[in-house]
Amino acid sequence: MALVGLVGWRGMVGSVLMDRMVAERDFDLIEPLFFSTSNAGGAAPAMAKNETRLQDAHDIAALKRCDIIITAQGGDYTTEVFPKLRAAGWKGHWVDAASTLRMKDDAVIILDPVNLPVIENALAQGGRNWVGGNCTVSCMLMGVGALYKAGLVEWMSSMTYQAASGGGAQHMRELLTQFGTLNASVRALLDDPKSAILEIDRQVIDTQRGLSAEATQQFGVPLGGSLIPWIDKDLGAGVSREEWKAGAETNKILGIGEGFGTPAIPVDGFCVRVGAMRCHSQALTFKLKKDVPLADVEALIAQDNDWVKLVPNTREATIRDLTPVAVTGTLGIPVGRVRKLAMGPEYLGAFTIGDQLLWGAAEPLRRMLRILLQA
Ligand SMILES: NC(=O)C1=CN([C@@H]2O[C@H](COP(=O)(O)OP(=O)(O)OC[C@H]3O[C@@H](n4cnc5c(N)ncnc54)[C@H](OP(=O)(O)O)[C@@H]3O)[C@@H](O)[C@H]2O)C=CC1
Ligand SMILES: N[C@@H](CC(=O)OP(=O)(O)O)C(=O)O
Repeated sequence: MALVGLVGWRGMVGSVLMDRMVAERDFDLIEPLFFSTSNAGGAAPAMAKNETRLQDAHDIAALKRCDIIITAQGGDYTTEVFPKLRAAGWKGHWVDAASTLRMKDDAVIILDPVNLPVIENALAQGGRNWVGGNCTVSCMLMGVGALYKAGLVEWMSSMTYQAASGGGAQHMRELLTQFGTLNASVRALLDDPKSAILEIDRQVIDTQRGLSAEATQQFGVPLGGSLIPWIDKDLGAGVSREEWKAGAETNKILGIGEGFGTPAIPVDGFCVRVGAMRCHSQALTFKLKKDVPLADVEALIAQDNDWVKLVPNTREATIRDLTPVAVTGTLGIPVGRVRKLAMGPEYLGAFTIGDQLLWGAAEPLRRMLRILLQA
């Protein structure tokens, strides 16, 4: 049985990964070795078999024992440990949720329902570094990857509505705390049906603007009742790192563009943080290479994989099935609002949502483990 090292298993992404591995009985197929950066020697979780103590996640010798290492510990950990481990001669498979290694030439961005051929090709050539994609990009491609696979996309613009969870657990807490503070500040007025809504609004904005540094520590500014149209670092030239990932990672996942000897498909837009909990939503505009009938586009999308769900472009279906509340905790990727846009018959609009902790983070890693176990 393959010895599989698990690092970051108790974090938010790691916990979702563990739940999925239990649900899919992945532990039946492996000997797990649990690591910790904070509690080496402590008790491993219940999924442990023979190795019941937590290993030190910085102990290169312990890591070297593993055939496969899956990490959701974060980018700093990868930056520190991965080069040391490879330098020590470790030849195992490294499966990582962090962005650190994603754009390296010897790393594949894994999203097998979309790019299994790219993964298999890299495996055949001795590839050993496998990195989950950016959550927004992975969820988008799970929904509309069919249009790319069919060679129909001239360019795409994505306008995102990204959940607090993308920042981490503390960001989710901060959002909810802010909602509570806002509600509390106007509770008496809300309880009075005769109170003036503009007075409530005035008090809410006063509260938002008066939030302390502590109450906005994670996002830097209020998110509850607001939004933040910038995610991740400033790359200069007016582009955020999250926006850059959309183009760079979409092309790399599909195996096109720089490094693959084919022209890249332009993908660009704005990434916006909103007050959702853990689902990323995206409004997409495509320029197709030709006028494809809407029914054909819908059929392509609906048949692409087992998780995509075409939502009829009606008000009733949209507000029922195409929301973060409907999608959270599921592997379903609804794609709706599919329609031709006023700019011309090659212009297509769509809206898609994904649970960014599942397809956006944990699930591609879990599925890569299965691929490696079968290889
Ligand atoms: N959040 C997201 O949406 C996404 C995250 N990722 C990647 O995954 C990485 C991990 O993200 P995320 O899971 O959100 O990070 P977390 O902060 O939830 O967990 C990271 C580590 O923090 C340590 N930790 C310290 N205190 C606690 C606690 N109270 N509960 C749980 N863990 C604790 C754990 O390490 P230990 O057990 O060793 O102490 C844990 O593995 C990110 O850095 C990123 O690279 C990728 C895609 C999406
Ligand atoms: N940046 C994403 C979350 C994330 O972890 O992305 P990446 O894996 O590309 O760093 C967000 O904030 O929603």
